Amino acid sequence: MQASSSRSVHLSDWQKNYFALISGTCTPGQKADAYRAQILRIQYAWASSDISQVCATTLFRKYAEKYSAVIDSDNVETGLNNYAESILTVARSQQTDSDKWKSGLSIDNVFKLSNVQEMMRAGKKSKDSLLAPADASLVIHKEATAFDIPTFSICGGSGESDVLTNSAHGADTTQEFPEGGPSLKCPQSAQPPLVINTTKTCPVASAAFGESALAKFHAKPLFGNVKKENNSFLKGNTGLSVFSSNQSCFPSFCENAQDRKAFYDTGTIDALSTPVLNNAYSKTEDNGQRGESSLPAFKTAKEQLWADQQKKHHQPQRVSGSSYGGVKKSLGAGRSRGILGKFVPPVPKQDGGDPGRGMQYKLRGAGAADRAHPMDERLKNLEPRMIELIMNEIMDQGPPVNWEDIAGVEFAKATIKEIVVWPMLRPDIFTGLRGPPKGILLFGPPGTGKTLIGKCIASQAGATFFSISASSLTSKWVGEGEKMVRALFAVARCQQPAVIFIDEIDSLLSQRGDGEHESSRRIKTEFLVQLDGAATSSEDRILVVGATNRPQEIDEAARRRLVKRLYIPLPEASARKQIVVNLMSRERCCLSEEELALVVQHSDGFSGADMTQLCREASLGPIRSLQAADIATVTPDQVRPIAYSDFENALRTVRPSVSPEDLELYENWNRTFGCGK
Ligand SMILES: Nc1ncnc2c1ncn2[C@@H]1O[C@H](COP(=O)(O)OP(=O)(O)OP(=O)(O)O)[C@@H](O)[C@H]1O
Ligand SMILES: [Mg+2]
Repeated sequence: MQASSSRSVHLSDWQKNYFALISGTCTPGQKADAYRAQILRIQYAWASSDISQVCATTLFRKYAEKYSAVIDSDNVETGLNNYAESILTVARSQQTDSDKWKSGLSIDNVFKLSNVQEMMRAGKKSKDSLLAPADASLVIHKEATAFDIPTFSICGGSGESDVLTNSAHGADTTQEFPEGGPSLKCPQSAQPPLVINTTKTCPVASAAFGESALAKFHAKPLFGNVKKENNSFLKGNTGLSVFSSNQSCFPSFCENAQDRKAFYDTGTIDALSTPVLNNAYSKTEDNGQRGESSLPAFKTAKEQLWADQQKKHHQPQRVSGSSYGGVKKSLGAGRSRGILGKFVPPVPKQDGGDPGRGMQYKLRGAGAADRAHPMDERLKNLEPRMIELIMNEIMDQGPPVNWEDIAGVEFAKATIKEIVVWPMLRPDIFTGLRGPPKGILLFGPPGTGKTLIGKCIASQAGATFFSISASSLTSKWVGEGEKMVRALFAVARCQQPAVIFIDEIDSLLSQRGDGEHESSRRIKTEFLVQLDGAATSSEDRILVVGATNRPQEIDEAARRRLVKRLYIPLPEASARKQIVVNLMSRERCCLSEEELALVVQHSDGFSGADMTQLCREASLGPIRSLQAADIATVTPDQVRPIAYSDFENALRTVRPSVSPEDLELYENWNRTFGCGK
């Protein structure tokens, strides 16, 4: 009942907003506000499962584009883009790009540029000044004590600023301006007409910028050490902050159109599927000290390079014990996966705090908490070397994998979502009997996507992900494997929620036998003890996921602890088709629907890995059909598309890697111990 009434509230809000937008009476500022509100609603609706992920993604993309169009348009009637701002940015950047070289563009002469003048003229025509020039110059002159400036946002005197001032967000505009950076306000808040209205005082404005104000511009380092105040300058300087509410889903680094574009283009939309994973806090450096800001500061590639080099040269030696606090890598939970860095999921915090804190807890789990408490009690008795190894090598940072990347295995995917992903996202609902299992085993023939599923869990569950191959536990740290296991679980406990993925788990948990080596027996025992510990402690949110293609070798004690045993079978026809379609979508390929069906038909018994190999082989066909001499000169678009004949040839050389007898074994084991249907 409650859910449906909240849904109808959403719906009516949505509709109201929508009608306001299409009514044609909105100013660009109101439009931007409205689109932004729609975007937030989409997020909330998705987070509270009112709409599906696909629907959320589509709506999000649609409204993000609309929002961007208003923000980026430099048409003074329909958009909000501040042309002068980007010019000023260019001028500022270029001036200090090199010690020796100076750009012809400077703050002083930028207003003289013809296109700036043009904008000024356009603005002048379209808007009437609400502010006498004398007032404007007063404002600018007062920059040294800019906090006296009463609503600096009106210095443009445009209707736009009226809207903003009248809007709920408008009132915040002046608050956005940081201390120490007041003189930066004018270029920020100045919409094009704003500059125009000060045309008469422009020389005055330039002088102000060129002299005292300029000193402050230059206080912002272009690379590297972004000081806190500058960071807040960035915040103040973003065009978006004019409309911002604290729940903005847009990072404040979207300072200009290009940034925003890059931001939308870099898979940020996909981040809807991983809302919890975003790195909402960013590290800035202040004289070597790390500071945190609640917003990620945008860095150019050059700034990043500079910062990296600084780090390399001044990297403090890791000292045992306390070095643990100085985590450098962004770990599993800290991975940045796009847009929703500030997204606040409705997951109540365990200690009853406000809902948004649930995520911060997790995000900070990977690093900030460690800095606050350099050495967790639980890690006290462990070797720092091992802790460091785990943090650096075992915490996974691979590229994100989506559920759609895994073809077929629908049952396993649905089960995993139910017992892993959702409980991690909503621990408040999955309590008591609904509590998630602590151990899962993925078993099946080689090359069917078990490891891929492990990676996908890492990306989707929002947990810190530890990925280790069992053979490295037994061979890499000879004689120390059990210590490693203990350390692994201890670190995971400090980084909850955590998923420990153990590939080839059979080599760790194989049946005890006479010939068994003492050290592997000890590792196995330690592992079972730890797994039991994790299973019996209801507070621990640690999940162990094992993967094996030899399930029959797993010790019965271990089998019992891996309560959910999911069979990952060979892909069915539809899944094989999906793999071919997925892979071929990135290539030039001219398979007809019938030919595709034939490929699928002839690849019966192939694993996912075999299908990938088949496609690789087929993709070489067009190259092989070239004359050897042509290879040196041919351009990529002269290479013919992949055709059915290439698949026919490939099918002659690529064979299924799983025999029917092996398959029989897996299916028997699944019937006996598996948890599938
Ligand atoms: N279901 C699938 N969908 C898409 N690609 C797949 C699938 N299964 C396997 N592949 C492809 O095969 C490759 C190998 O898969 P993966 O390593 O996950 O297999 P595995 O089951 O872990 O094998 P093994 O038991 O030998 O470790 C993947 O990188 C992917 O390219
Ligand atoms: Mg594998």
